[in-house]
Amino acid sequence: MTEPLLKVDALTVRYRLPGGGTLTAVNEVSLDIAPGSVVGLVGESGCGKSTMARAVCGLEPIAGGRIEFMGAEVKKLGMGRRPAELMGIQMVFQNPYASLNPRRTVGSQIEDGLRANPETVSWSVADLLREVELPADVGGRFPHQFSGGQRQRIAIARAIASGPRLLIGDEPIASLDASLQARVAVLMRKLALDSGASLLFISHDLAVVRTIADEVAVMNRGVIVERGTAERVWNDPQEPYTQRLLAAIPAVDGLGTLPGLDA
Ligand SMILES: Nc1ncnc2c1ncn2[C@@H]1O[C@H](COP(=O)(O)OP(=O)(O)OP(=O)(O)O)[C@@H](O)[C@H]1O
Repeated sequence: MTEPLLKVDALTVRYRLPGGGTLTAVNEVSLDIAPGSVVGLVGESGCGKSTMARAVCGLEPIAGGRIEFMGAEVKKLGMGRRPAELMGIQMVFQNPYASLNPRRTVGSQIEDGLRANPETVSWSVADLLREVELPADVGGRFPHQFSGGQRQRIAIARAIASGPRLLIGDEPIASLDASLQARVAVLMRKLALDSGASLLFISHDLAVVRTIADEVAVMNRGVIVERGTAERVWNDPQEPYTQRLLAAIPAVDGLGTLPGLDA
């Protein structure tokens, strides 16, 4: 059996509350991600998905359990204060401005990613822009000159440029127009897998997650309540919480009926 790329074992993360006391945001959660796979993490707002992602990047203190990435333990502040990027993890956030510097051209930011890539790659900024379905010659523009959907695709290009082994999307489609959400999610899967990375795709939207994930983990109140192949969780949910999430989803069109990515 292949060793997992990421191994989260009984992870617990707690926050100190301002008025005293603590909140257990992630409670003994275990989750493995295999190399070259896409795992969806779904659950309602506040269930602990982002906390889990931040802990994987070494950005949260770990109250219990263990995280291993590529065989090495991840501790708070990253391994010896190495940022997640150096460990080979890249995150794409809900708000692309969290990943992009509004004062620098998008080309120069993608170039930073290419320079940080530990492998010698033959891709150029133009290649990456093309990969995210943008014109190859827009590298000289600034983030504000793009639509929200285009900015998010630039953030994905920037993340992929640095050659991560694990790409984490923390609600990366939540701020996009509904008609674009599935297309951007599909693109993210394709780029991650084509570049040899695994993808942890975090979303509250089980319908979209199901279209791109091999496996789905369902989280509720800090605990993973159900895990299985995307098809199994979608067609035959075992947990009442998952059944409620599914019942709340309106009928979904096939991906083929969705419009293109020009917005
Ligand atoms: N820095 C913090 N201090 C105290 N509590 C926090 C902190 N960050 C998150 N929380 C709380 O921890 C719980 C889990 O939050 P988290 O952001 O991980 O959930 P989530 O599932 O990602 O939700 P969302 O999609 O809304 O971000 C929530 O109750 C949240 O209010």
